[in-house]
Amino acid sequence: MSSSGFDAQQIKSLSDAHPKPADRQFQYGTAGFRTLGSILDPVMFRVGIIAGLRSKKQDGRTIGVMVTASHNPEPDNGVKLVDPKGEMLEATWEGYATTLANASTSDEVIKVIESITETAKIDMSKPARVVYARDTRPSGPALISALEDGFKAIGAEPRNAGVTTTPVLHYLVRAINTKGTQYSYGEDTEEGYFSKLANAFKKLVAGRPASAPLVIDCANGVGAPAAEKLSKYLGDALPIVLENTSITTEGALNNACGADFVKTSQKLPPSLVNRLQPGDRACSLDGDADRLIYYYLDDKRVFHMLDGDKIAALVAAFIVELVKLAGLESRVKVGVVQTAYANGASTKYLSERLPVKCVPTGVKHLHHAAERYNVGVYFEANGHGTVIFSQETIENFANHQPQTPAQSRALEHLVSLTEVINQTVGDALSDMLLVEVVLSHKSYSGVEWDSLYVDLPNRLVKVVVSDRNAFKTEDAERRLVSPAGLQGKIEELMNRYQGGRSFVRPSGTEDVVRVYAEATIKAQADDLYAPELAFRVAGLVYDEAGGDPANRPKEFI
Ligand SMILES: CC(=O)N[C@H]1[C@@H](OP(=O)(O)O)O[C@H](CO)[C@@H](O)[C@@H]1O
Ligand SMILES: [Mg+2]
Repeated sequence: MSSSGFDAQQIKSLSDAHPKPADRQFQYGTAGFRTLGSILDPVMFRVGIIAGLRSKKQDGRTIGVMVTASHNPEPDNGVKLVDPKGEMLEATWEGYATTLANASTSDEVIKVIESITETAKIDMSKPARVVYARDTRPSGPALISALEDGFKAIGAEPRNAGVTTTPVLHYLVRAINTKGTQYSYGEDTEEGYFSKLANAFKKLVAGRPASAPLVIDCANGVGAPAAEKLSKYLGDALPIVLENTSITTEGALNNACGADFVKTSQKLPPSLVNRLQPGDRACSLDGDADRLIYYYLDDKRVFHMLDGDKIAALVAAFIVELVKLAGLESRVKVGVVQTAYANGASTKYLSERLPVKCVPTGVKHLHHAAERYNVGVYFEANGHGTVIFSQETIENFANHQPQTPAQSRALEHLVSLTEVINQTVGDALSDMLLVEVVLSHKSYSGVEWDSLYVDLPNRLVKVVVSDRNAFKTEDAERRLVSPAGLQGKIEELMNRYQGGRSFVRPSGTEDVVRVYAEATIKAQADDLYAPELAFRVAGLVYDEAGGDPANRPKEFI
């Protein structure tokens, strides 16, 4: 043992087995570390150490580690840490993780650990506990063993949750840390998770007519086995049909399927084209099952997407209604959190009914803003989101004395909603059950749900630039402050389009700048204005950032 309370020799010899190539730099970004799976080995080892240190700092409470690259292509992989309440890692620790990941040698690794221990005032005599899982990516097993070496190096007690979804891992973290307390979140097993969700769902739809089967596109990822298990717990309460379940077929993961494909291409996965009939309800999960997008075909077989914004609108209105029915509207206020990517029509619809806040991209921003409401509904347009109930609200539900049978029923429903919803993080399967509950209660098909408001046509474009860090934003990323002068030019373009709105920000997960644009539909239902605006702004960004004219994408205007 060194004077700092850890076994430097042990760390050093394990670290030597996971060397970092000198020319690589890693960064803990919006979604943790994420890059090609083949280069992540040293990062995994070091993340194992960080997880142990974080747990020690938290008096031995269990920290989660999820190995996944979500909706990204199959060769990618990634890793992110989950804090004790099942939430994203605290921001200062993202910095520690980045510093340790970039330590050049094993001696440097020791030095960085010493420095973190000192700066964060970590009592190294405390125990460390971690729970970890991975998605179905082929690079997963080797990366997990590097991670386990990290746990061993720092002396953390590991619990392997195997192959499961990101939201299950978040659930497990909170369940483990609240076990045996008054805040118990449920049994700390995957079975505990499925039975909690399924039981609450069954209570919520009891006595209602059985729904037609729901088609689920599992993105050929970990959502497939998870949905299969969930289906067993649900029984007849929700008939489901699973599609894109080939988790062992090379290259199939997220390939022309899944929530991100549907949201960005605004069309059906090709594998569902002959599968889906007009009126069928269908949804897509992403590669780690924390995003959800619904859709349906109308009578003319035209595709209609019901994205995260539509889910937020559906769910928020339903909760407000239940709160009123339960006689709790003076004590329980519902609010919504969105990002700049929310469709303008959704923001208008929601703001006319509820408080709505816009925050920067990334779940942690949404989650924290949602915590300020009694009931906070947050969704990114891409289908990642959830609903969180404050402790005070949960107590209000528990102590409220209903005056009528109708109030009592509404209250029971609210309590069951707190159980069907995974409050730790966006969860495709839990959100899917939530949507199904609302559709059942409202007797809505996709058509009625879709008609809450009409989406403004919109387009998202990626622009490759030499330095995305040159792009800085303000006002929840809705305005560029740098490069100087660019915002004014974007606004000039925007003003040429009726209802035009466009903004530009650097991605936190890819080496690109993203351009979003939307514009009103004109008289002849011409929806070409939004792409036109997006490609004009993309062209502007490309040129201003010094892009090579020879390689300028031809769709840029
Ligand atoms: C436009 C968009 O969908 N951006 C996504 C994407 O972030 P970027 O920072 O835009 O790369 O990945 C994040 C993590 O999954 C997710 O939170 C976010 O919504
Ligand atoms: Mg995901």
